[in-house]
Amino acid sequence: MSPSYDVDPLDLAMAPPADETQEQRAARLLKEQAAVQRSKQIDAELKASKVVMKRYSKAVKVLVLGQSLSGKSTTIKNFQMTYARKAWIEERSSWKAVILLNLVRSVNIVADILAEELDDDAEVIQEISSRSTTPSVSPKLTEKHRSTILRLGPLRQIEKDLKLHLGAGSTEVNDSPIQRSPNGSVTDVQVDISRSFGQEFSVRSSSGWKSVLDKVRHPLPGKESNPPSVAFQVVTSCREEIKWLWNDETTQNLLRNRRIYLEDTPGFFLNDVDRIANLEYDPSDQDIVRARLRTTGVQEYHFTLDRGIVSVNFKTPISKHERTVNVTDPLDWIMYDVAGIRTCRAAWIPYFREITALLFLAPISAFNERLDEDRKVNRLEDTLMMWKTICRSKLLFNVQIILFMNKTDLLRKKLNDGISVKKYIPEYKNPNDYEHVAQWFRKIFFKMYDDAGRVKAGLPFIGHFTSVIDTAATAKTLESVHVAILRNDIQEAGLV
Ligand SMILES: Nc1nc2c(ncn2[C@@H]2O[C@H](COP(=O)(O)OP(=O)(O)OP(=O)(O)O)[C@@H](O)[C@H]2O)c(=O)[nH]1
Ligand SMILES: [Mg+2]
Repeated sequence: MSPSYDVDPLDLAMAPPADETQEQRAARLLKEQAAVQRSKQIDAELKASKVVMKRYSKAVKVLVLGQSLSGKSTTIKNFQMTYARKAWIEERSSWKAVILLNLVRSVNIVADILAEELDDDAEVIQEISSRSTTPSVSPKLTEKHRSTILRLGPLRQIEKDLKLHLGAGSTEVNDSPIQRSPNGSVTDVQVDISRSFGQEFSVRSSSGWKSVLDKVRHPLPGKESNPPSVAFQVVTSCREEIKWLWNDETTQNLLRNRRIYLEDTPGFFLNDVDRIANLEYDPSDQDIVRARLRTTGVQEYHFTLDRGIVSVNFKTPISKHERTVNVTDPLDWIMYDVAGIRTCRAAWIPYFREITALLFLAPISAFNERLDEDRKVNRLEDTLMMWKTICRSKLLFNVQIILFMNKTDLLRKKLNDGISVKKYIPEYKNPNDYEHVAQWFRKIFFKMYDDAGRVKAGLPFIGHFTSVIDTAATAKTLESVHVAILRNDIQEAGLV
């Protein structure tokens, strides 16, 4: 029989079987309905993804704020390490110069303290001999200390050269080794949670780690010596002296007596001398997040993400239940890293209008510390006042704010060392352990956020406890931040 051209072969193929029963028909119709529904859903997802992609022809912009030393640059380093691994690896070895400077600075601090002590001893001996009694050898420091300090003398020039080479960010506002003490005696300014936000601003020129690392990677032509490589040679040749001085019991006792806790200061590498002063040395991820380079001005970091698709959970009108949508991640992220010291905060404001999200770093371990730039101000109080202002800012009302309650490792350490929170925050009445203290801080931050009307306005509070030198844990936190930023932005734009 010849084929009939009046019948579409596709219709024939799709037609139900001629002997279909009532039950089979009902089941088939149900199946077809579900398929149509699913197909509509896929179309909607595709449409949303397309609009999202179009919208994200612009980059996602994240402003990272917080006081100096709060961990802003360290958070951005973690972001780059996790999402833009290629660029991170390319830059890695350039961090060596910063790490060397951090190390040399610590050695010089120790040497200065010992030299001062030796001078004091010499004065005592001189006084004793002028009284014509038999001069005695210093009870604490020996000839070995003196000769070791002498041999470490060239490191002073190395510190100067590296600072000159690396620029303004290589020095702290107040370059004092006395950062904190376990009993809080040098840091006893109390927190007044009710005080208002001081407004003292000025703008500085910008220089972030990228520009500093560029300088290291591409030194100016015509320069005979390259400070980082000279520094590396000198540090390597002094390795045994540095180790001896740092591990010496008398040195340790002296530092403890003076309540100098170098181990807790940013950029501490004295326990890693063997590894660093070694020809094979290549900075590890951990070393880089621990390295300290102060940000001056505002620095933009452009990251081209290594991957493109992110799964985001939404509650959407299409499906009543929460479901996952794969959206094409914007490949370009811009993160703004700012100088946290008070005099530089005016420079933040122009960025408030441009951003997708704001990441606020609150170092909650700093409850017993003072600002370097203003020794009268408690660091936690400064952070809280800044947080309050940011939550209330009208300019930021459409911006998602994410809080990192950072330096939890140092908070734990201080509480374990017996430092009392109540001494600095009289309102605090709970037990002096990590869980209670951390939750109490969270409540304070939440209250300020809520009082600003943000929760009522449908902007949920997002707060994470972090220690951003822990790269594995921070990668997980950043993953959820990353998704939260995308979700909020897509929802706000009404795209799903
Ligand atoms: N122990 C510990 N150290 C941290 C943590 N976060 C940051 N740091 C260290 O603190 C120092 C300062 O961190 P940065 O990220 O440079 O601080 P910042 O907020 O960028 O400071 P400015 O550039 O001065 O505004 C660095 O040496 C970091 O390694 C943390 O959670 N725990
Ligand atoms: Mg910084």
